[in-house]
Order: sequence, then C-alpha cells, then structure tokens
Amino acid sequence: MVKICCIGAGYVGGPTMAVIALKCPSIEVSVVDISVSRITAWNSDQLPIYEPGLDDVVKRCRGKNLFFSAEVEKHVSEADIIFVSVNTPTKTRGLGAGKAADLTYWESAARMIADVSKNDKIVVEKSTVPVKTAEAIEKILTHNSKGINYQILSNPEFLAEGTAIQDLFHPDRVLIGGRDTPQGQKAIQALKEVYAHWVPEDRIICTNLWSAELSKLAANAFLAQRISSVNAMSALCEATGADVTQVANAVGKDARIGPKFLNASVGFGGSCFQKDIFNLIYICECNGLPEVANYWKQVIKVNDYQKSRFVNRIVSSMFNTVSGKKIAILGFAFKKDTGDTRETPAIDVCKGLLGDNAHLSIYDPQVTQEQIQKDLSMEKFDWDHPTHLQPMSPYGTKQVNVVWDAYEATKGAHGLCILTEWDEFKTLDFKMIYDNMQKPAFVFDGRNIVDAEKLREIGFIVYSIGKPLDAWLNDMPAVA
Ligand SMILES: NC(=O)C1=CN([C@@H]2O[C@H](COP(=O)(O)OP(=O)(O)OC[C@H]3O[C@@H](n4cnc5c(N)ncnc54)[C@H](O)[C@@H]3O)[C@@H](O)[C@H]2O)C=CC1
Ligand SMILES: O=C(O)[C@H]1O[C@H](OP(=O)(O)OP(=O)(O)OC[C@H]2O[C@@H](n3ccc(=O)[nH]c3=O)[C@H](O)[C@@H]2O)[C@H](O)[C@@H](O)[C@@H]1O
Repeated sequence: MVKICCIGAGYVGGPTMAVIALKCPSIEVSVVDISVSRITAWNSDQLPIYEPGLDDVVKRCRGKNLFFSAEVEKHVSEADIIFVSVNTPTKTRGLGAGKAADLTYWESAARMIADVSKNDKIVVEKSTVPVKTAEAIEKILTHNSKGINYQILSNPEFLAEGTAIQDLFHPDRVLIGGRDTPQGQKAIQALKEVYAHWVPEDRIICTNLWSAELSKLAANAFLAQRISSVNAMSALCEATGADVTQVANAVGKDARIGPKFLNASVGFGGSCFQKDIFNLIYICECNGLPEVANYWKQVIKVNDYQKSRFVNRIVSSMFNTVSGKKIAILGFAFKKDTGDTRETPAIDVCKGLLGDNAHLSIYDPQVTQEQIQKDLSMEKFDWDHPTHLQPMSPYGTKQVNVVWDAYEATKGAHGLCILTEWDEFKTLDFKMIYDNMQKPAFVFDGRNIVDAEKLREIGFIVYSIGKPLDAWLNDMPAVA
C-alpha cells in the first residue's frame, strides 16, 4: 500500500489529504502537525476549519485510510510520498522583511525529513514557495542523505477557501513540476497516478520545477490584479456616474476577458494574494527587474487604496466624524463560507474606524469573538504563523463588541457596513433594522449585495461600491 504523509494540517493540508483519501481507498494518508490542538480538533466532531462539504469527506475516511496525528516523525519516516503544506508567511524581520517569504517552517520540516528518513522519498511542495525553493530544499535533504534518494516535486494548490472541496473534486488543472531526469520523471509519474484516480488526464499538467513554482505565484497575481483592476474602475464609476456592475458585465462578456473575478469589493483579503504578490515583487527585485516589481506593487497599492477609500466614505458621509458613534459591522471573514480572517479587509476597515474613535458592534456567522479581538490587536503579518506561535493579544479592544446576531449588531447603530458577502445578509429584514437604528441611518455595502434602491425607499442613505452616488453622498467632500 502506498503511504502518503502530509506535514501541515491547515486549510490546504487537511482538505487536500481528505480528498486524496476519499478518492484513493488503496492509499494510506496521514496528516501530521506540530500543533497538537489542531490535530485533536481534526480527530473530533468540531473540525478546526469551516469548509462546506469537508465534514462529510473526513467522516467517510477518518480511521480507515485517513489519519490525523501529532507523531510527525513516525509518519514521515514511514511514508513514500511526503507533501509539505506548512505556512510560508511574509518575513517580518531581517533581509527582505515585509516582502520575502519566510521559509523557517519549510526548512525545519525539510531538516526533520532528512533526519528521520530511512528509505527513498518523493517530497512534494504543496505550500506556495518562491521560485527555486526546490533547489534549497534539495540541498537540505541531500546534505546528510545517508545514501537516500529524494525527488522533489512542485505541486502547488489552487483551491479557494469556501469552495475547497468542490475545487479539489473538479480542479481546473493539477500542476506537477519535477526534474527532467529519469528519476524526476518517475516521481512525476508516481504523483500523477495518485491524482489520476479522479482527475482527467488532460487536466494534469507536467512541467519543470521552476515553471510549476512560478505558475502558482503568477496565477494568484493575475487573480488579484483582476480585482484591483475592477476596484480601480469602481472609483472612476463613482466619480462619473457609471455603474461598476454594468461595466464589469460589459467587459467580461468579451470571451478573451471572461466574466469571473470581476466583482468590485472593499478589497481582496485572504492569506495568500498579498503575501504571494509581495513574494513575487521580492523575486523580481532580486533578479534585477525593478520595473516588473513596480508593476505588481500597484496591485497591492490599489487594494490598500480601496480599503482606505471605503473608510473615508464612511467618515465623510457621517459629518466627517464617527467618534463615539456605533457602527455595525456585518461580516468579518475575508469572504463568505469560511471562518478565516487572515488579511481580511475587515481588519483594515475596523482599524480605520477605531482610529476615528468609533464604537464597533461586529457580527460574523463563523468568526469567534476571541479571533476578532486578536485580529484587531495583532501587528501586520503576525497572522500567518502557526497559532501557537502567534503573539497573544495583550488586551481586547474596549470599543469593540462582538455579537451573535445581525439585528443585535445594528440596534441603535448610526451606520452599518457589510464587509463579507454572507448569503444571510441578503435576506435581512432591513425595515426592522432601520426602525431600530439612529437617524439618518447609513448603509455602506462593501460587497454590493443589497438592493440599494429598496433600502433607499425604506429611508437609508446607501453607499454601494462603484455605483452612482446617493444625493447625500454627492454633497459630501470628495474622498482621497
Ligand atoms: N489557505 C489557502 O487557501 C491556500 C494556501 N496555500 C498555501 O499553502 C500553504 C499552507 O497554507 P494554509 O494551509 O492556509 O496554512 P495553515 O496555517 O492553515 O496550516 C499550516 C500548518 O502547518 C503547521 N506547521 C508549520 N510548521 C510545521 C512543521 N515544521 N511540522 C509540522 N507542522 C508544521 C502549522 O502548525 C499549521 O497548522 C501556504 O504556503 C499557502 O500559501 C495554497 C493554496 C490555497
Ligand atoms: O493561494 C491561495 O491561497 C488561493 O488564493 C485564492 O483563493 P482564496 O484567497 O481562498 O479566495 P478567493 O475566492 O480567491 O478570494 C480572495 C479575495 O478576493 C475577493 N474577491 C474575489 C473575487 C472578486 O471578484 N472580487 C473580490 O473582491 C474575495 O472576497 C476575497 O477577499 C485563489 O482563488 C486560489 O486559487 C488560491 O489557491
């Protein structure tokens, strides 16, 4: 029986391995992690991450051919194929701080593999890593190889949170990069056979190592660039009276452009887009390509601009101050159908409002009070380290109240902001919400999910991203 071990039981390691176990009953899959609490949760009824469809997949395989364990070394030494799916955060100090990928977790995983291995291994990069990481990993593994042959493959993951299981069941493509040597090609073939259990052959792409590593960074950069492009247009729409939804629809009908990923928003979030673009920028700079680096920097600049533009809209609409005012925040996760808050635009918007002394009442169906308090007191980039290594939040923010209901959050509020597109926000009783709010009552829709006209009929003053402005907002000072 082929044995697979995955190091890192996170948003990628957990779901990807659960799907491999489900689709390949003849393969034994172990997922290991240094975080004992995370492993305990994977073995319980309350999985450590919220992902539609995941519970069912885990229940069907756990204890049969899918195992979660904190005995990292034992499972690594027994495995034929080792996936490494550990964190690759942005460096917070030293050379390349704020841009380069921090490969500490990767390096310690590689050293451990080298220490405990007794037979030949295929080591698969599942984490997103800088181009040429495989070369460094190879050096660590072979430094003290005891005659063991290691084949490194790059097999980046393209799943998106909230749709991870469907993405894994029906991937647009599976990408496998390896060395152009007979042993490298044999390793590619071995991994291909795993995916071939359920992925059509024409969707499994094989390349050299560096193309696979770079394709992952490129794909995320292209996706983020689309969002920054449409968000840049949204600012121009507000200035001219055009409607960004109509513009995106018209633009996306062009088959060369396509309709997906053109929703204007308060800004993109998530653990990867910004991190991976910073990584790309750093690699360009290191390769003497400042013009290329500057091109990609702009994608992040526009994203930051979009978030601060949103805060400025709120403050300027509400008589240029939100000091002492209650603002309801509906949605804190970086997108719907996940409890993940890493790099969510809600953090920047909330911090911006708190900076103007607002009182926030926050509701998200999947994010805990503890997480929200932690996020609002954490420094930039600290969020992407294993939980047990993250700094403890020294104090919660007193101006923040986390509640378990949208109606409770909006009671007595001066304004409400929608920051995550949860379906349940589309069907709220806005008449009841209006009646319970201070007047004038404001809605700032950062996801364009409400029917602005209906809300205006109720009496709200409504701001939607990239839409023709309410007369009230038109009269307020321009926002930078
Ligand atoms: N979150 C996502 O949707 C996607 C993430 N990725 C990439 O996958 C990688 C992992 O991301 P996530 O799963 O989101 O991270 P995560 O933080 O959810 O999980 C990583 C896990 O690795 C564990 N870990 C760290 N060092 C370890 C070691 N030496 N030995 C054993 N366990 C160790 C941590 O305790 C943590 O539980 C990153 O490189 C990310 O860029 C790629 C595609 C999608
Ligand atoms: O490497 C990764 O981590 C993953 O990053 C993204 O997946 P994810 O961040 O989970 O979610 P997305 O659906 O891409 O959304 C990212 C952010 O962009 C925002 N977004 C997305 C689409 C859109 O049209 N507009 C928009 O503002 C979302 O609300 C969210 O904040 C990619 O879509 C995945 O292919 C990739 O594997």
